[in-house]
Amino acid sequence: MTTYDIALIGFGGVNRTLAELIATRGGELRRDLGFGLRVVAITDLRLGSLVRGEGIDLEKALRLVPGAATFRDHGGSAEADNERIIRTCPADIICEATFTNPTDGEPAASHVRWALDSGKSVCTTNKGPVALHGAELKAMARQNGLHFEFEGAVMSGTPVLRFAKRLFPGLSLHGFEGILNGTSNYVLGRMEDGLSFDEAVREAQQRGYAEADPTADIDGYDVQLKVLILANELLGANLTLADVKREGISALTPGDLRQAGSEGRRWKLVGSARRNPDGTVTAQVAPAALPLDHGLAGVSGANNAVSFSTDLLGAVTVAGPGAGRMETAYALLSDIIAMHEARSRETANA
Ligand SMILES: NC(=O)C1=CN([C@@H]2O[C@H](COP(=O)(O)OP(=O)(O)OC[C@H]3O[C@@H](n4cnc5c(N)ncnc54)[C@H](O)[C@@H]3O)[C@@H](O)[C@H]2O)C=CC1
Ligand SMILES: N[C@@H](CC=O)C(=O)O
Repeated sequence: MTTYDIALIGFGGVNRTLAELIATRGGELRRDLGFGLRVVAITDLRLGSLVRGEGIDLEKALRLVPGAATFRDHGGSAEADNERIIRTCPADIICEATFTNPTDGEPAASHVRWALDSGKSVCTTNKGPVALHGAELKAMARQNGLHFEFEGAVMSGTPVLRFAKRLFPGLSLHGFEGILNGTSNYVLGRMEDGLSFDEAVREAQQRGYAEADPTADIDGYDVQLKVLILANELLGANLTLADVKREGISALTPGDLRQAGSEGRRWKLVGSARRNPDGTVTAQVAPAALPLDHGLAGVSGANNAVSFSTDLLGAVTVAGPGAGRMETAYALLSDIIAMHEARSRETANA
């Protein structure tokens, strides 16, 4: 049976949860999926790095508390040393889950380049490399006969990208609108319940929904990246960050939410894009007070939903979890499953 050796770049909420899944459910995964997973390298800014060709003891690695210990105490190094480890470790697949940088996608984009340049496929939940360097990185993967998968970059574990790519051939897609950030949706809901803005953000952080800097969620930068990914991947647009107008929810007050409620409306942060008659694509992120019978008004908590406007089916809506450690770790697993399936097809056709 095939075993994929993987390297975890960034050992925070998402990659730790993937490691937990492998440690606790590796046997079941092997039986159900027809392949095994072995973690051979981990790097993290706060923990340093560890490489073990025979497989890392994940239970031991998961016990390390950032700030209190590093991998140096366990035969590794206190430095992340990403380039050397990504290039030289014996992994087949790199799982990139470091901080999303909404401005230039670095250093994660370099992590992906180093992996693809050294013969390793990549799965990532990091929106920066996909939104800001997606075309380059996909071409690099293709040229090198490798995979670059990123289902978790939009709607975490809800497989919106694969769903849409399978559904839309044969249809014309006019555009989409959606709730694409779990944190801001959670915060708006909790403010409606009476929490202060700060309390609601703190809860979202504790639940593992928020970015390292939650202003990325609140001010719409995170949705801007996701709109860019959906527009470029599904509408065939060639948009850059500057093409997606952005406004977040930080100006909304509890009074605004109450006022909307009394008018039968609910504030949501909506990301959207539409194809214009001349073929260009217009995209934006902005708060909107939606009437309660609007399809997106009932999306609650950290859930997300995106409604695609199509010619033959009308509106097609995909809804599900939009954030969370387990939900996003599952997205990485789904990427590895997709790579395995592609590899199995290639072998069968050879
Ligand atoms: N948590 C969620 O619900 C979702 C997260 N994502 C994305 O997945 C990625 C990971 O998310 P989380 O695990 O929740 O974040 P996190 O903040 O819990 O973990 C990130 C980890 O990466 C490490 N790190 C940062 N820069 C690094 C570098 N240059 N080299 C090595 N390690 C580095 C940090 O020390 C931290 O341990 C982020 O890009 C996030 O935007 C995507 C979808 C959902
Ligand atoms: N911080 C993001 C996580 C997923 O991308 C969110 O809240 O949606």
